[in-house]
Parts: sequence; C-alpha cells; structure tokens
Amino acid sequence: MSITVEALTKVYGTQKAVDGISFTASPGVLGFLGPNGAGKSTTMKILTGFIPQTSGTASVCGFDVVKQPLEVKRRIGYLPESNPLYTDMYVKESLGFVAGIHKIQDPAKRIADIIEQTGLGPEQQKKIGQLSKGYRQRVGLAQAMLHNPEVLILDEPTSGLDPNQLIGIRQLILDLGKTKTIVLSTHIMQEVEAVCSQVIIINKGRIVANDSLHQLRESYGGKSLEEVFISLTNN
Ligand SMILES: Nc1ncnc2c1ncn2[C@@H]1O[C@H](COP(=O)(O)OP(=O)(O)OP(=O)(O)O)[C@@H](O)[C@H]1O
Repeated sequence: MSITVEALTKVYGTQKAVDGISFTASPGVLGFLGPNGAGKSTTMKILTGFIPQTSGTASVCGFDVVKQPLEVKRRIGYLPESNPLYTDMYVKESLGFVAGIHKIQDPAKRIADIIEQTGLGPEQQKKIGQLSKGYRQRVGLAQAMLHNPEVLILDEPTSGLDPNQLIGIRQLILDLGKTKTIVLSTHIMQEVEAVCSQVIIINKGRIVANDSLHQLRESYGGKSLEEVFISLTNN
C-alpha cells in the first residue's frame, strides 16, 4: 500500500479535527471529500509531515511519517491549499531551487519536462508574482511533482482555474494517477467523477464513506455523488 492510516487523531486545543480515521490508498486517484472544516487539510498535513498527529499512525510507501520523515519526503509531493510560492522568483528559478533541495540529477532536463507536462511553457519566463492564479497553481503542481514522487497530495489543486485550465489539469492528474497514488481534495463533484477511482468522504473528523466511485453510487441507488455527499454530511 502506498498510504496506510490507522486510528489517526488530531486534537487542536479542545477541538478534535480528525477523529480516529483509518484508510489505505494504492496507485490511482483517491478523492478526499468533505464539508468545510471536516479535517481534510489536517489529514493531508499529517501525511506530508507538516504537523504531527495526536495519536494513531500514518505511513507512506511503508515509512512512518513521524519516525522516518526524510524517507517519506522523498516519496511524497504536496500542493498545499494555500499554494505558498516565492513570488519574487522566476518560474524556472523556483523550479531550480526545488530541484536543488531534492538533489535532482540533470535538473535542466527534468525542469524542461515538468514545464512541458504542466503547460507552463508560455509563462516560463515570468516572475511568479506576475502569473495568473491558474498558472500559479501549475507552478505549485510542478514543484510538487519535480522529484517524481510515488505519492502526490493535492489540496484543492483546481480552485480558481477557468474551465479550459480545469480540463488540462484534470487530464494531468488522471495521467499521473495511472502510476502514482494521488490524494485529491476538492469540493467539485464533477471533478471527482472525472478523475477519481476511490472516494473517501469525511465529516466532522470521521470517515463516513470509503468506496469506489461506482460502488458508492450503486449503494445509494444510483444517486448523484452530490446527493450522496449531502445525505452523508448534512448533519
Ligand atoms: N492550526 C489550527 N488550530 C486550531 N484549529 C484548527 C487549526 N487548523 C485547523 N483547525 C480546525 O480543525 C478543523 C478541521 O480543519 P481542516 O482545515 O482540516 O478542514 P478541511 O476539511 O480541510 O476544510 P476546508 O474544506 O474548509 O478546507 C476545523 O474546525 C478547523 O477550524
């Protein structure tokens, strides 16, 4: 399994943001859904080693996120919801910087490949601060993918993209999911239907559904994913 999560809990002060969740993920695209404040970003931050859990365990490619953080970071790429970027850097410069952190062999070739894959070509000479939101998302995705990780954690990667850009990024996620394990958080049900093989719905820190997209809809009498989502989380 690429990701194994067991009884994972995160408490902030007095609030339980994640409440004893367990799941596994293998190559493919896992849709990680839930209403605002359900605990999605918190879970993603624990998986990527950004914050520690309160209890329970999580491992990536067999490595524990707390005990073996460097092994995990080698195998995981993370696009956080806020997509923090160095706005004063040029696109290529920022990718060169990330390539240096990962000690990537032949960085120029890898950066050229990633620019091509993420459709950054026409904007590659600009400073990040000059880019539109959609292109900034692409830079964030390019940075997350640069070291060719086996696992990608994408927190709302398509928010703010126009319909043309959406199609391009979704296709990229679909292609990447053929070989990599992708955890994709999104509020766009159409997107889940377009790219996800497995769906987890989380509500108030607990998993309320974990199934293949097809099976989930089947168990709810062929209802749309949106209807299933609402019936499981509107309480
Ligand atoms: N650093 C923090 N300190 C205190 N509480 C926090 C912190 N980060 C998140 N929380 C709380 O934990 C809960 C889960 O938040 P989280 O960001 O994981 O939700 P989410 O499912 O990603 O939501 P959204 O869809 O709005 O991004 C929320 O109630 C949130 O207010």
